[in-house]
Amino acid sequence: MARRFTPVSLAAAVTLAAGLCVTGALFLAVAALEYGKLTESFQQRASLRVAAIRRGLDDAVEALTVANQLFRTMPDVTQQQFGDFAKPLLQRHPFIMSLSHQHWMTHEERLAFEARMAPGHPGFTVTDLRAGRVVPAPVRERYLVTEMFAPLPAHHGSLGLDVWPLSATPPTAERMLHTGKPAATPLVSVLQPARRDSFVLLVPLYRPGMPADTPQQRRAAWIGDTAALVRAPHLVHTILQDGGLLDDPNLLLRVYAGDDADLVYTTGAEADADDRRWFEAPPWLAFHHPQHVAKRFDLLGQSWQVRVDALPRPFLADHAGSLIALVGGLLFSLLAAALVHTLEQRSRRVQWLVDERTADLQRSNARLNDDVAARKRTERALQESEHRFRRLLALSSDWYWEQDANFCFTHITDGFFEKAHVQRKDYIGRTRWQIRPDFLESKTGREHHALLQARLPFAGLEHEITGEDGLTRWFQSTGEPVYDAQGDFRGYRGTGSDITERKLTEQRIRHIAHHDALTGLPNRILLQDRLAQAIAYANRGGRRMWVLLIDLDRFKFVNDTLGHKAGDQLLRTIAGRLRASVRETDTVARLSGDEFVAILSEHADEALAPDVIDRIMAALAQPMTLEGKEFCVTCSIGVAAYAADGTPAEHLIEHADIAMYAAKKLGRNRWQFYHGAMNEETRERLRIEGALRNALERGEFVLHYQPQVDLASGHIVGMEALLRWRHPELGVVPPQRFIGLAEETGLIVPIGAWVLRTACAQARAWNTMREADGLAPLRVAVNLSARQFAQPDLVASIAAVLDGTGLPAACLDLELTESLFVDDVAQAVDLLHALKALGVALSIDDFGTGYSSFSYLRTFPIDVLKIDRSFVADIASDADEAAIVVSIIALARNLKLRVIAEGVESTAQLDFLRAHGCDEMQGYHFSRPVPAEEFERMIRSGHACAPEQEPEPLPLSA
Ligand SMILES: Nc1nc2c(ncn2[C@@H]2O[C@H](COP(=O)(O)O[C@H]3[C@@H](O)[C@H](n4cnc5c(=O)[nH]c(N)nc54)O[C@@H]3COP(=O)(O)O)[C@@H](O)[C@H]2O)c(=O)[nH]1
Repeated sequence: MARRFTPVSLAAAVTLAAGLCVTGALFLAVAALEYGKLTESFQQRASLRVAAIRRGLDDAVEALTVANQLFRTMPDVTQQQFGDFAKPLLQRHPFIMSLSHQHWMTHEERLAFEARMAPGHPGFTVTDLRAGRVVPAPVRERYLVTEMFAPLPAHHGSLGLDVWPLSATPPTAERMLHTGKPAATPLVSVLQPARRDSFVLLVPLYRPGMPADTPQQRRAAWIGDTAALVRAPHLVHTILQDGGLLDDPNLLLRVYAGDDADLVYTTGAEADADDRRWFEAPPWLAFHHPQHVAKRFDLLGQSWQVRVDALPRPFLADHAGSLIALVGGLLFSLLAAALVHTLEQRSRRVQWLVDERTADLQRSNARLNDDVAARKRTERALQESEHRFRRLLALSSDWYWEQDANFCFTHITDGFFEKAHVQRKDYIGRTRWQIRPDFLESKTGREHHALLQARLPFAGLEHEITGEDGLTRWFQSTGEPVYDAQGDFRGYRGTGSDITERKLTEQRIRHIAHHDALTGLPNRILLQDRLAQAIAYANRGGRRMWVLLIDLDRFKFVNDTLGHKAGDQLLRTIAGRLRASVRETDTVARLSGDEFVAILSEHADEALAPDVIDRIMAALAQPMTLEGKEFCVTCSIGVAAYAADGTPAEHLIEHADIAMYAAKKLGRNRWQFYHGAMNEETRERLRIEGALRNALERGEFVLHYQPQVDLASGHIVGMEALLRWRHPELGVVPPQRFIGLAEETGLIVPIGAWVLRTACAQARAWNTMREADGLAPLRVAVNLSARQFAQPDLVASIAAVLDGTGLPAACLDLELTESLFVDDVAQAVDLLHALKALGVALSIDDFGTGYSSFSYLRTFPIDVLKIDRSFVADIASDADEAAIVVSIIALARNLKLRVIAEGVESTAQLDFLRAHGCDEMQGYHFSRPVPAEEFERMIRSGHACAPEQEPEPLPLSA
């Protein structure tokens, strides 16, 4: 939790605010007291000064009144008397500049006065003041003339001055007479013309004995007055000075007089105290408290005003108490707030620490609770998992096992013992290799042991166990190492499952993959394996072993004659007899078709092999019943002896095969050991095969044509196209040596196509030629091999050749052997019909040597039967052969087929055939197969070439 403190706590702020409030209140209270005291003091001092001024003015009037008494009490006062009387008055009241006596006189009295003054003042005359200059007064009805004046020497020129013309005099006199009291003039200028700061006080004088109670009486009785010239500033200053009231620097005293309120006196330099006001604020709050006292009063008919203002003072002078209270209060408030803040902060820090600790404790507690809850969940999950695991184990076919650090089983679930039919006590506390001592002898066991030593997991460990019920079962284990919390190895744990079913299935699959489905014998794959084992065994013991390649003689005939089912039965019977003819340790395998291989090993006695072989041949030669008929099957056997004839292991079967061919060549139903010379033939065969692959594109093939002659007319009616291979090194290779090879390799398909195209083109050319000569067209017979017959585009390709060469379909005769039909009769029928639909003729070649089922002759759209030359050869000498030929001719007649005999070499044969109604013949008697040019010459001349014209085919080894 973040530790946060506010800059100023609330309590401190409240304390500060309270302190400031109290301080403010205290400050205001003290300031109010100070203000009250100041106000009172000011009022006192101001009033004192105003009263002093009023009293001084009254004193001035009193002094004048005293002077006026002199004239009332003495009938004839002289100037000397007046001077003497005035002198102490003037000394006592220095603000009175002069005292004078003025007489209200008529002109006669002026004259009398002038006369009276003349002795002491020659040329004395009553005067006026005009423009500040004293001039003789003109004659007037009345004069108010200054008769006496004090102090005399200083104001001697004032005697005789008529003051009545002065503007202030008449109204003042009138007021005086009206009120019957002394009167004062407005302010006048005396010393300085521009400054009106003086006034004159007048006290009336009445004629003695006359009443003066009313204004009329007083005007009637008025004879003059006593006047005092007073200088107002002087007057006021004297009054204040005498009263000791000039030493207060904080007061501004100003005195105004007259209707115009002329300032006649001021104590300060400031002209206006109001200018000192610093700011507009409550007077008690301001540093300066602007106070004034103004008193207006009347002095002998003139208005006077005295104004006293308090001058500004330093704040401290009057507010030290409030200021101390303010500063003290502020300091106290701040200190109190700081103290409260400090206490608050400390309290908060303590609270924060407490909260922190509390939160830590709560978090720890929560974590603890979480941990406990998580642990409980984990335990529950574990229990559930354990339960599920046990349920799964119970439900599944698998089991669980554990081993300790020494790989001894410590725990195996029940499933294992139920499956394996073994006892728990035989497993718990023991290792795998203690249970099965031979475990570590196997490669699998050693690899497993190495994995355990390396503490590595393992998977798919397969092992077999023979249970107490005597059955052997297969199991599979998967495991991983177990470590404790400290990382120490504790053993292994894992699961196991019964894989017996899978193993059996695999065995079955392997068996199928390695065995021939028809006979159950090992197939070519397993044969190789067994052969390797036998070779290894022979190598280990320095023993001999023999490989027999067994080929059935004339199996094709049986198969073609009786069909596949019979053929299969025959092969199964042969397989059983072979198996029974050898020892258990020997191997008998089916290589292909009617070829079998036997491996005879572990025969210590070398001489034993021929016995075994003879036994095999004898067993196979036993009659067997197929399709209700009894058959005898012979075989030809080739034998390769390992470590005897120098055959390398990988060529054993090949050499046995060569030897088997050799046996066949020797006349079948015999066996032959392989020897080195046989290998040469095989190599030659391979050489031819290699050359055959290039022969077509190198143009090494040519066609020879053998005429087919109509026996009735003796004319050539057709020819059979026969393939010849002119090899640059081997010379002319006979078809017997390469047609079979071309069949095996599939090369017969392109070669056959070339033959068909060439033969058709040639026939078309000859027929064109013959047509020009008015001769009948010739038919060309072309042999079709089994591979060609199986080509899906056979019909289309023949049609294309006919179309391409322009040969009419009726001129093409396709020669087929019976073996082509036996595999799939229905398909063969369809195909023959399709070919027939093209318009070509179909011949059965070598008729009588194969299946020779007369029934198919009805089904198949056959046109010609060609009697095999093996029957023709002996017709003249062998009654049986002759009977067969006669039967074939009769059959053809019945089926309305053309019949042609091949291999006719003699006139006797020719005669026999002609005598029995054979349609056509082909044979050396008429012509051997010849090149095209020769054949062309033959058909042009109508003569056949001599039988010796065609050289005999060269032997392969040539
Ligand atoms: N699929 C193909 N097979 C072909 C082709 N060319 C030939 N062959 C087949 O090769 C076999 C051997 O043929 P060949 O050596 O040409 O022998 C033929 C004749 O020379 C021979 N013959 C003819 N008259 C006589 C005779 O009076 N005596 C005697 N000993 N032999 C004679 O017979 C062979 C013709 O036989 P066939 O075809 O059955 O009519 C052979 O089987 C050819 O079929 C080919 O292009 N394609």
